[in-house]
Amino acid sequence: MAARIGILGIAGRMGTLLAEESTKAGATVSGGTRRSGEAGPYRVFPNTASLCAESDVVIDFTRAEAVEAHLAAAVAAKRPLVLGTSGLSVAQEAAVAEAAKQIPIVYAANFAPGVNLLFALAERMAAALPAEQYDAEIVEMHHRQKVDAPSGTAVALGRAVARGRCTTLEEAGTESGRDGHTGPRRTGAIGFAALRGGQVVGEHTLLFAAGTEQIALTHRSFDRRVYATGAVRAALWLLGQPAGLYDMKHVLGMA
Ligand SMILES: NC(=O)C1=CN([C@@H]2O[C@H](COP(=O)(O)OP(=O)(O)OC[C@H]3O[C@@H](n4cnc5c(N)ncnc54)[C@H](OP(=O)(O)O)[C@@H]3O)[C@@H](O)[C@H]2O)C=CC1
Ligand SMILES: O=C(O)C1=N[C@H](C(=O)O)C[C@H](O)C1
Repeated sequence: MAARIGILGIAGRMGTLLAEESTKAGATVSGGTRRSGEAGPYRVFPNTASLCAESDVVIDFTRAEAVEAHLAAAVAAKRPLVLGTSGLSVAQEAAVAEAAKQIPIVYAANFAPGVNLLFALAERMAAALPAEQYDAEIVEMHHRQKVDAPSGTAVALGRAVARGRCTTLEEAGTESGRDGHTGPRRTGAIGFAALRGGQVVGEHTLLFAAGTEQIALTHRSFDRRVYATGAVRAALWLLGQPAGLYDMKHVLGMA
């Protein structure tokens, strides 16, 4: 029998594509949740619990404030969860880790394969380039509707740089949204700049800037379907996994 995929926020930008990509992958869309908007031909469930009950795996690309309730429902129903929602607080990320002790979860900042390669490259480059000489700056641009900044992908890139430097983002320190009399840049800090405008799907550039040279790595998504294809792949992969916290590198065999 085809796997039944449930989609939280099925009427959203990602929700719509997740439903299409699930069908293309040979799965059945059990339906989804929505508060407003068109769910297309799909069944709309009144809450997450009833969606989980009729799904083998659930995908969440919604809003950070909804994540804890979605985790609780998935745990209660013992359903694997693919989580793509960005902008989670420290407490919300802790709730993800806690839930993953009971169900398998893929939580990924970005489901595009190229971005996951970028994470690996960022870590290697940061390990090779001394933090005292090479300032790491991350610039991202997204569509005007995006509600969180910096993007989840930018934060994940920052974490990869910190890992390469054998530290954490918190220890390294960040400089975000500089404005006014900021003083000089702190050595070793990781910088973030977020641009918003138009319908840019997603662009991320990681810069290592030194006194006499600069290296830049850029990823551009031309179509957000790339995230939907990756998330559906993760959902099908999760069906065979024990409880645990996974990300896209596990799904892609890059771990
Ligand atoms: N990890 C990745 O690769 C990617 C992650 N994302 C992330 O996915 C999320 C969604 O993005 P996008 O599809 O563009 O956003 P949209 O605003 O288009 O869709 C969000 C969906 O979430 C639902 N929603 C909003 N608030 C709540 C709530 N409190 N409880 C339940 N459902 C809610 C909305 O429902 P309704 O329409 O009924 O209001 C809507 O269907 C964002 O966090 C984004 O950053 C996006 C792309 C890739
Ligand atoms: O909101 C988006 O659109 C995206 N969000 C994710 C993020 O915050 O990194 C992934 C991608 O960049 C698109």
